[in-house]
This record gives sequence, C-alpha cells and structure tokens, in this order.
Amino acid sequence: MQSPVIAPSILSANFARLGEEVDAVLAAGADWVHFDVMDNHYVPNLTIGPLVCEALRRHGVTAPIDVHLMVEPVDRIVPDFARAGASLISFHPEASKHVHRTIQLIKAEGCQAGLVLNPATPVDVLDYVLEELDLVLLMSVNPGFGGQAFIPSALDKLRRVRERIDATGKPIRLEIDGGVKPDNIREIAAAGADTFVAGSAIFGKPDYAAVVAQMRDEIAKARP
Ligand SMILES: O=C(CO)[C@@H](O)[C@H](O)COP(=O)(O)O
Repeated sequence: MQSPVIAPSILSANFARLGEEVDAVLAAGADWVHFDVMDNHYVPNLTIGPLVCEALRRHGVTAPIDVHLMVEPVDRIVPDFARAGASLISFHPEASKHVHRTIQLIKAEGCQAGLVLNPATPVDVLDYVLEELDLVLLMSVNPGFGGQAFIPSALDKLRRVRERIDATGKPIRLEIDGGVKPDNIREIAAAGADTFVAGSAIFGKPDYAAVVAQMRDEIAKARP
C-alpha cells in the first residue's frame, strides 16, 4: 500500500479567504488539496470551477490539486482544468457516456485520472478500466454536500476494491471521501484506503495541524 495522503476538501473552507485557508492547511501538514466541483445538474449544488483552480496556482499553491468533478457532461471541462493546474482529475462514470475515452482524455491532457464510485455504484464499474486509472475514489456519502455522516457499507467496498487494486500490482491510489474523521479514520485505513479526503473534520476545527496529526496517528495504528 502507498504512503498515506491527507487531502482536505476545500468545500468546508472559508471561501472569502480561500488562498490563506489552503496555505494554512498545507502548512498544517496536509498533502493534497481536494477540489470539489459541483454543477447543480449532476449534483444539487454549485461550487467552483477552473478559474478558482488557476487562482490557487497563481497564489503559489504547489501541492497536488485533486479535482473531483461532480459535473455532467465531463469531457468538455477536462482541458480547462488541466490548463488551470489540476494534478488529478476524477469523474463519475454515470456522468460520462464513454468512460474509457474520458480516462484517456484526462491523461492526454497531462493529468492523473480517477474514477469515482457513489455509495450505490457497484465495484464492477472498474472492470476493464482499473489498470488505466491512477486513483479510485469511493464516496462514503452521497455527493453534493459536506458534513454528512459516513455510510458504513463503504468499509466493505474499500476491502473489495483494495483486493482488486492489489491484484493489478500497480500503484493505484484508493481514496475515500465523506464523513472521514479522526474517530473513524483508523477503521477506514484498515479497510484499505490510502488517500483520505476530509472537509468539515479539518476546516471545522480551529487547529488544523492538530486534526491532521491526529489523523496521521490513527492511520499509523491501522498499519503496524
Ligand atoms: O465530495 C464531497 C461531497 O460531495 C466531499 O469532498 C465532502 O466535501 C467531504 O466533506 P466532509 O464529509 O468531510 O465534511
């Protein structure tokens, strides 16, 4: 399994001070910036797009920006995010008519590619494309909002996807997103996640460094 990555979701940051918030959470020990893009069509909420991604790069953010597209259609926005400085781009199979083609497009644009499984999406959607991916993102809430409770069936799904990833022998990351907190992250890590998105658990506390450190300690306990 790969080294753990903590990717705070800026959905829960203070958007009036986004650059400072991102600087603060990276200085607090986070590894990536998780960037949630919602279109009020694929999901019932509206957030941020390539302009904000580019603004973070111009602000000086050098950490990987992990773009989670909750948009439909997917393909026409991919080149915009690549130009804006996205490092990884993940999308939902339900939102693309041609999943394999979208993966190839993301890679051709110079980014790493991820596929996102909603809580009710079967793992079989990974058949025929898993080896093309850099990352699988399992949603442990229904997409659209921060601050929801972790759906426990995600643990079994993590174990099943971890087995499939290990069988490929490739360094494909397994990311979990939704309701991840210091008090459940150990169990989530033990089930096979190596990349952890957390929004409200980090930005909802005054001391980001303390939460990130607590999360790292819990992950380490799951990986003796
Ligand atoms: O993509 C999403 C929601 O659609 C997530 O990234 C949430 O933003 C995570 O928030 P918390 O559950 O950690 O508060």
